[in-house]
Amino acid sequence: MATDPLRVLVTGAAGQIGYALVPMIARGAMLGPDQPVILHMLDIEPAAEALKGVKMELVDAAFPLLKGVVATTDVVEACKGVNVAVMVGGFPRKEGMERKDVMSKNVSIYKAQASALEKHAAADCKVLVVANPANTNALILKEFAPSIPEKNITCLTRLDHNRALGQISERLNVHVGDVKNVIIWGNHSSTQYPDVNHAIVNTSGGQKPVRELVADDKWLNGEFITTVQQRGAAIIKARKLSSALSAASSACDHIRDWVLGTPKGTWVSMGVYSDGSYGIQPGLIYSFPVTCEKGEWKIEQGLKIDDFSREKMDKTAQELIEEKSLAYSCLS
Ligand SMILES: NC(=O)c1ccc[n+]([C@@H]2O[C@H](COP(=O)([O-])OP(=O)(O)OC[C@H]3O[C@@H](n4cnc5c(N)ncnc54)[C@H](O)[C@@H]3O)[C@@H](O)[C@H]2O)c1
Ligand SMILES: O=C(O)C[C@H](O)C(=O)O
Repeated sequence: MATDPLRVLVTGAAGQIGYALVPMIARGAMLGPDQPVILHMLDIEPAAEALKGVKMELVDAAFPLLKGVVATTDVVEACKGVNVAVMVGGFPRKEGMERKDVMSKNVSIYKAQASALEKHAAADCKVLVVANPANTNALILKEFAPSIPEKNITCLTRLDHNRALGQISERLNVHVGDVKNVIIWGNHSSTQYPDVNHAIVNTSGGQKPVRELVADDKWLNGEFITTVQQRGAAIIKARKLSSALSAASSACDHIRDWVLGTPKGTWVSMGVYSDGSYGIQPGLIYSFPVTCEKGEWKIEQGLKIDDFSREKMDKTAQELIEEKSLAYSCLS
């Protein structure tokens, strides 16, 4: 039986993440190889010609799963009936800028787009916010779209999760697919806490803890953490542009696992609305370890938290509390 297409919105689709992301979605990397899609691409008027060009390329690529393309600068048309919304549109951080500098530019965009999504998207639309400050933009979107269930609004920390897997795999010279269960706690910013205390590696002798295999706590508690925290800035320094292909690929990972489920015994990191788990103040969008099943995420419970982790988890929560109040001051 033919599967009905799902409608996927990408905002900021003429930008660099958008350009990397839309072909991935059209190839099935986000919703699976058997799921047809209709792409809704939104950008702003100055990018309308570029957006038209992206649509032309999508047509030229003749993707078998792509059943239609809506390319528009009209937010209402863009949001109509969408099942998945990937919010990439916004003002990116440039070299030397702190993420807080882009706050005021982006929170007002997210307030406006929240209303359009609430009114016009499918009732069960799953929302992923990528644009920075990702956690706080997602929180603003949640606050200004009160009828969208809070469990449907998330932000991207999967890129940080994947970066942590990548660093461990390079250090141990093992394939990245054999490393799992790192955790990114908190904000998608330089205060995030990449935690390997529960991470494991598949070896020929069975599963082994990352800490045991690395056998260098100084590196794990120092350079590893700062490398992951600063990776976004390092990419900006090298490319003079923020990460795009890895952000696009991680956005696909985030939605795919959310919709199709995480493998048994594996969790991933997602920025989700805090319910107070692990002592994190409710009312923040905070990155937690989650497992997904039947289209729902669930925070992995019961992980032991040592003093070192506690301090770092609280520090990044504190930054989110400050961002939240700064965001509200930008809106007033
Ligand atoms: N969460 C993450 O892991 C992560 C990783 C990388 C980048 N980012 C963030 O993603 C965002 C996009 O990055 P990029 O490199 O693609 O930037 P970009 O500047 O290349 O693209 C952004 C696009 O958004 C468009 N845009 C601006 N305002 C808009 C609006 N109101 N509605 C719709 N579109 C709008 C712009 O015209 C542009 O085409 C940035 O905020 C960046 O900091 C997040
Ligand atoms: O840090 C940034 O602004 C870029 C992006 O969020 C990233 O992590 O690559």
